[in-house]
Amino acid sequence: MNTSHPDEPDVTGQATGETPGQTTGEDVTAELARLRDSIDNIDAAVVHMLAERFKCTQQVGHLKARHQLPPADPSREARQIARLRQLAENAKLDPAFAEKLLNFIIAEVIRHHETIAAGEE
Ligand SMILES: C=C(O[C@@H]1C=C(C(=O)O)C=C[C@H]1O)C(=O)O
Repeated sequence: MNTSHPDEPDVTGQATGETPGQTTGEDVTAELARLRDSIDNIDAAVVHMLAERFKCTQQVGHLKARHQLPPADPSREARQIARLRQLAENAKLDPAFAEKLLNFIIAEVIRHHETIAAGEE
């Protein structure tokens, strides 16, 4: 009897007569399509979350410009990186990757803040 989860490929081969680990071409195509659907949904969520984050940071940029505060705040960044690294570890995500990603996003935010401070936006 195939006791695997219905969403998982048949790894026993008992139902199909294949060797363990094998799936039919149709199974692979369906499984790939299912996983890619999930990836597409996650990518859409990431884009929407980033858009919301940038809406907030744009407001911070205008607030800073109005009050002559510097675009970057390295001590805040250090706290965020420490926090994100911990979150990544808990989630079994590479903390170095999480740090690189946050630094990449923050660099773009600082660029926006510099533009706002220069009165160009
Ligand atoms: C958004 C800010 O400005 C900059 C951008 C940050 C970010 O994108 O998280 C954090 C610190 C600042 O260097 C802030 O000061 O909160």
